[in-house]
Amino acid sequence: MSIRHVDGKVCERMNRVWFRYARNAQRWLWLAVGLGWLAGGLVIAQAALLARLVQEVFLAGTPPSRLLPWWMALIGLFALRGLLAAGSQGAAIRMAAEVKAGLRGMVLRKLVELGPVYLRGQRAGEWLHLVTDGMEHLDTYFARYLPQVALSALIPASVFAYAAAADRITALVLALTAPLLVLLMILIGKSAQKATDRQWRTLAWLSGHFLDVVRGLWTLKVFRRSRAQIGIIRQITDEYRKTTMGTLRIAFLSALVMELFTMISTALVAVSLGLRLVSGKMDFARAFALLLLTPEFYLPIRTVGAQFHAGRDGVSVLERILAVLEAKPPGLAAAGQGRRLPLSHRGYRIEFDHVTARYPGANRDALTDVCLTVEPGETVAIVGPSGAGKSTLLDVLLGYLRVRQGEVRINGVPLQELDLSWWREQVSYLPQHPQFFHGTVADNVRLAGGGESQAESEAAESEPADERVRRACAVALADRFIQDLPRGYDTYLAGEEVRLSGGQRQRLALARAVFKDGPVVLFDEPVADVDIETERALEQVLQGWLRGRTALVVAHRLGLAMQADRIVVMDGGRVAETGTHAELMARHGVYHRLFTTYLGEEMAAP
Ligand SMILES: Nc1ncnc2c1ncn2[C@@H]1O[C@H](COP(=O)(O)OP(=O)(O)OP(=O)(O)O)[C@@H](O)[C@H]1O
Repeated sequence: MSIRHVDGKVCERMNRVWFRYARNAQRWLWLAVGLGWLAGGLVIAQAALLARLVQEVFLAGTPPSRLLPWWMALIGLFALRGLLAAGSQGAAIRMAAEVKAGLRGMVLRKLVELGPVYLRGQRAGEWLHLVTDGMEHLDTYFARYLPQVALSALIPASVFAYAAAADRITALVLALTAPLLVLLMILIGKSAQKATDRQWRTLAWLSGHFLDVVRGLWTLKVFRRSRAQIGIIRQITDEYRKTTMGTLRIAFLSALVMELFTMISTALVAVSLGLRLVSGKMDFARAFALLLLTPEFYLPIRTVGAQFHAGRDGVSVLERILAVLEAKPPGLAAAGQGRRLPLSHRGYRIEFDHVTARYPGANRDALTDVCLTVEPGETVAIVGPSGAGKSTLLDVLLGYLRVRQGEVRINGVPLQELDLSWWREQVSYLPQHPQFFHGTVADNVRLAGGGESQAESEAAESEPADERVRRACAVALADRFIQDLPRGYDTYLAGEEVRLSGGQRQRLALARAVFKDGPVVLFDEPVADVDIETERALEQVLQGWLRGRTALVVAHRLGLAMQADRIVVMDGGRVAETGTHAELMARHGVYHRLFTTYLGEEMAAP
């Protein structure tokens, strides 16, 4: 069966996606169609039997009691038809459930594959809507519309075959009117599609905007822009109301037109049969059976028309899902294949060899011709003005962003040849905006796994997990404030139980990276949000912890940079200067300027 003819491109692409992945669901689809067809086929037997019984009772004058077995057969047919229809619906609902579960899994897996660089450019509210409510719109599409597309061809074909055998003129009327009905449906369907797409886009925009407003309410209040947002939300809601009313208008209009058309076609058949019945050219039972079957011929086509409108939301959701599934990841594929290097306590030699990289959709490179080598066990600080490309360097090194030119090598092996999952396991990573997940403080620290690097692995094995969590938190100076939380390490982070400050979140994220205990360390601004006193104390402990690991530490606060083995200064996506603190100060270049500003801030600090 092809569903391509009705939905064009979306279904063509959908065929490729779900027919390939949702094989289980396909079985349920065929069952739903098979049972639905059988139920439809029974209509013919039912009509023929009913017509014969009416003829016997009213025209031949046979007492109804003598026809008892035939009445029983008629009741049996009704019951069987009901059972088959219920079975068909059950199978269709099961198929929709399987498809939704399958697609949800596929979308979530794909989002993981697309990685943080892709997701950063998207609106979180739209994602939320897509994988929750949005997916529910697929029910009507898969459970009702899709099986009905098949039935709208199979049942009319069966009725037509009966009509062709019983009466050619009726068959001719059916053959001429059915394509006109389908044409009418397609014409109305096209304008319905446009209206529903507009409706879906507005709804997705509305939820995305609403989530942004809720998240940013604090900022909006401070800038006295919260009232303006109410106006914008009212405007979008009004737009949504208008598009919804437009879609409903089309749906009502289509129902009316189709009802009218079917009535006229049935009347045509009735007139032709009646004339021949009066002139004695046709027997009553045949004419009556044909008259009973004519509405059944149009019914599945009309139903598919109605389901088409109800399923439009689903098609619009499918378009969004397909856009995600077909998106190209901006980073390298972490397929679990590729080379693994011998484990090393001190980390690995990291080389950026004339690397140029650009974010998807950006019109200029974030990194240009970057050459940089970090030796095993070396700590390199990356400094530079905002937007210089410091975080991009880490994105590239983690394989989240593919390079356009040049190569990144680890111990001489190009990054794209490594098993990326293995490589990421070696890295203790602290992102600029860390996220925490539903669970306790201890769960969130333990999330990093840890114990997979060789460093201290023996000690870790003999140590209880909770002790390791505490130790990591102590290194990140998070232990004290965690103890002060309502339930210490067992405090739940999600929900209302606790709200962490920016500096506390950062130290907790740092504890998670420390817990991981990787031989390679990538820290993006580890001391950005803490007070001067904590910053100094953190610099002290981190200096000790970083020793003997291969580390790239992005730092705006230059205290940490001063203690690094080497400082790399980025500016405009390029490496502007490299050297130790003393060497760079002597140069009077970008670093000198940054340091003078930093010193001024430090002096001004209370
Ligand atoms: N996901 C993205 N999509 C498009 N452009 C991006 C994306 N992330 C960063 N950029 C751009 O790439 C350039 C480098 O950004 P990057 O985040 O690496 O700077 P940075 O030096 O880390 O800045 P900061 O110190 O403010 O964090 C900037 O011009 C930024 O606008």
